Amino acid sequence: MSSVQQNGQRFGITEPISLGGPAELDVIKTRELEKYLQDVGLYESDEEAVKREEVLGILDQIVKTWIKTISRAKGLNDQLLHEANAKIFTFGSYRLGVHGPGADIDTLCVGPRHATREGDFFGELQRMLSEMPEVTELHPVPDAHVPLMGFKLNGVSIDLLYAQLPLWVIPEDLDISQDSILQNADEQTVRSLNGCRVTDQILRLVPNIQNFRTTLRCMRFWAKRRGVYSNVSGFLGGINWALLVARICQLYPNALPNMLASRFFRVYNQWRWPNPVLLCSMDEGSLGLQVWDPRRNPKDRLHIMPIITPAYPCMNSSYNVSASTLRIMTGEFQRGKEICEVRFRQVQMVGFYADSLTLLLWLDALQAMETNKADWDTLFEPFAFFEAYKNYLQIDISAANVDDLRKWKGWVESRLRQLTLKIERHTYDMLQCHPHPHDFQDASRPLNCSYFMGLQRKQGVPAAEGEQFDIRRTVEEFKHTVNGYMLWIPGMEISVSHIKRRSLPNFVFPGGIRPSHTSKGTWDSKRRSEHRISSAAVSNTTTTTTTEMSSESKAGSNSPGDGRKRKWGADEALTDQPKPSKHIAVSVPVENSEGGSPNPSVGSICSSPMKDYCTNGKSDHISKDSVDKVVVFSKDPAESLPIEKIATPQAPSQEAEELEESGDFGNQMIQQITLQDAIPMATATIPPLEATTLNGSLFPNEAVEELEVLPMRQPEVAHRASVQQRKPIIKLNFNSLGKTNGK
Ligand SMILES: Nc1ncnc2c1ncn2[C@@H]1O[C@H](COP(=O)(O)OP(=O)(O)OP(=O)(O)O)[C@@H](O)[C@H]1O
Ligand SMILES: [Mg+2]
Ligand SMILES: [Mg+2]
Repeated sequence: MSSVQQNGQRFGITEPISLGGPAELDVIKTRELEKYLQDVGLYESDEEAVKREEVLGILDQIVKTWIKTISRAKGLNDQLLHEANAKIFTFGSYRLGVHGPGADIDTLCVGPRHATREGDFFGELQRMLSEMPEVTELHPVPDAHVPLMGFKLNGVSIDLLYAQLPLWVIPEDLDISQDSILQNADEQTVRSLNGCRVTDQILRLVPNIQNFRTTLRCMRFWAKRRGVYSNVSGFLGGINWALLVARICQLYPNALPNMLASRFFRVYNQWRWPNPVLLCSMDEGSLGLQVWDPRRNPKDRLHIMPIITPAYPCMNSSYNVSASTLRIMTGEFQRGKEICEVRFRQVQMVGFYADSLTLLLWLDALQAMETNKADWDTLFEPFAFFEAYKNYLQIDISAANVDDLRKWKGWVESRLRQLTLKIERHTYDMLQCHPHPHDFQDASRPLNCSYFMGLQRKQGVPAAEGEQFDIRRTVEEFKHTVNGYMLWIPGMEISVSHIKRRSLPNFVFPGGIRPSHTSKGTWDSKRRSEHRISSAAVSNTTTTTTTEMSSESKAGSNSPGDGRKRKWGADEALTDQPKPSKHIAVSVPVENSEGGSPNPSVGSICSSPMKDYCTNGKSDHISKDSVDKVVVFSKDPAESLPIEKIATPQAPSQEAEELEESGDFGNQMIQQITLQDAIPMATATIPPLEATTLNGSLFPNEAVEELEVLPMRQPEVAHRASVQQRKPIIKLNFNSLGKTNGK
């Protein structure tokens, strides 16, 4: 923690990127941001804040009573009995000052050497809590990596951890930030202390706590809206977002929250993962505890988005992140950056006028304030997960009663990441999974709940016709692992199904009502359209290959009727002998992540001082250069889909969906996933309506590739015969949504 100069300008392990302070408009915009965050309900009421403090006071009294009780029972002498003490510390979002209404209070109880975890914390204290009428929903989790008791005290959610220190007496002014507190502590105590030590350290390492808090609230809200807030799903949780924001605060020590938010996107859009994010240098420490260090620990080399905690022993807080979730998050950083850049330009323009004409500044500022809400609305637009894919995995679980379901959920949720990892690994990363970070429940079935994952073929890689992904074994393996739950009891069930978008159950939609149209006019949808149109322009001016593709497509375009029936290419998918493929390659530019050149300062902060921690030198996931990628389109007329209707930008997406999904397959067990050729977008002047939105490049030209479902019911006898040789098969094709428009 050495390189922080509290009184100088330097916070963190490098010089700041900029010491620039706010322009007048930044002050206005930050005020507007704070108001926005208040209006969306991120701040609790004064009454709720008071109630939390009361609850913490009660809890502190409870642990003090508990320690006296057990000290007496253990026969401690009068002196020790008199001095016997336990106390609580808070950490997490409450301690950071960024919690919303209803958030839990993460609390650590620190007790003396004679108060054991098993016998006393999960014994007498648990018993005491269970007998208190003001305590409800008590759930002890003694076997967790970080053992805890979850409960509600007067309606406030508490996560209570325990640290057993090798001290006879716990002083009321105990300082747990000293590393010496960890001496002779057991592993679970070290882990339990970590949360508090990290939180306190973060608050010490940021130049301005209030700016940090507002920015973190903003980023947490944004991450939740965009579906990337969840540690257990492989995205980032509260601690990770706090560390990422804290680093931005260090790099721009004088910036206000509206600036910090835009710098956040700018910096992390260019971050060269797996360079770690560090708030301070990592001490080796004198206690011999293992710290994160990929040079020494092979396991640490597997971490692809390391965000390192700033308290000894420094650890990576984001080991759950996978290639998929990183790809999704970097796409989101890019989106955020693009949206903020527009706003940033507004500020600059207004600032320019301000130099020459103050009146103009204020007129413009007033106008900017009006557009500001819309800007923030755009940034915080919820990610339309259930519009983004055509194919999903649905994981349903159930149990015999509410308590069993809670335990079963906890277990299954902790395993779901393995399913995404396995699917991607077993398909050589050609099939990408996008987990939804939350579960869904059908109100009419309280003992069931469901999880969803969007599926798409890897973007930007030429599709080989007939290539098949069989994930049956992967799914079976996953279910087998899940069913190996130590506490499994009859009634705990799991099933995994493949569903098409239109078969998504209603309970996944807000209010349980399926929207009649996919969302339009959102930044995502507009950006997608713009992208496609620009792709089309490129396609149209591309050499003969494009022309050739177009004419082939034209020749092959079917009538809507037969095309719809035929489009699945079921026979190809079901045979072991793929048809010889006819491909043409069209070179299309993949959209650059950045309009301008990368910020050199960002490059240097995430490469030079941290490069030693890098696992390799090829870690830059974010392309800054304009790169041409080759997308291979099929010329096979049989696979061309009728697109005349679908391919009009104005066509209602529902209609498009119906045209595309003529088969009615409903939910079916996953059997097999098949990769087939992408179908040409032909002249590509018309964007497909239902595009994949989230992947490494947000608006990929390659979005013309889509997964398709093959019917289980086969239309022809001969065909059915071939099916019967196998188990019933469901396949996902990688056909095009963007069909030839017949030109
Ligand atoms: N993967 C992790 N690595 C290190 N510390 C963690 C990790 N997960 C949780 N913690 C610690 O536990 C604290 C509480 O976690 P929790 O899930 O309640 O999130 P939070 O930051 O409080 O946000 P929320 O408002 O969502 O509860 C974190 O702030 C952090 O200190
Ligand atoms: Mg919390
Ligand atoms: Mg918690």
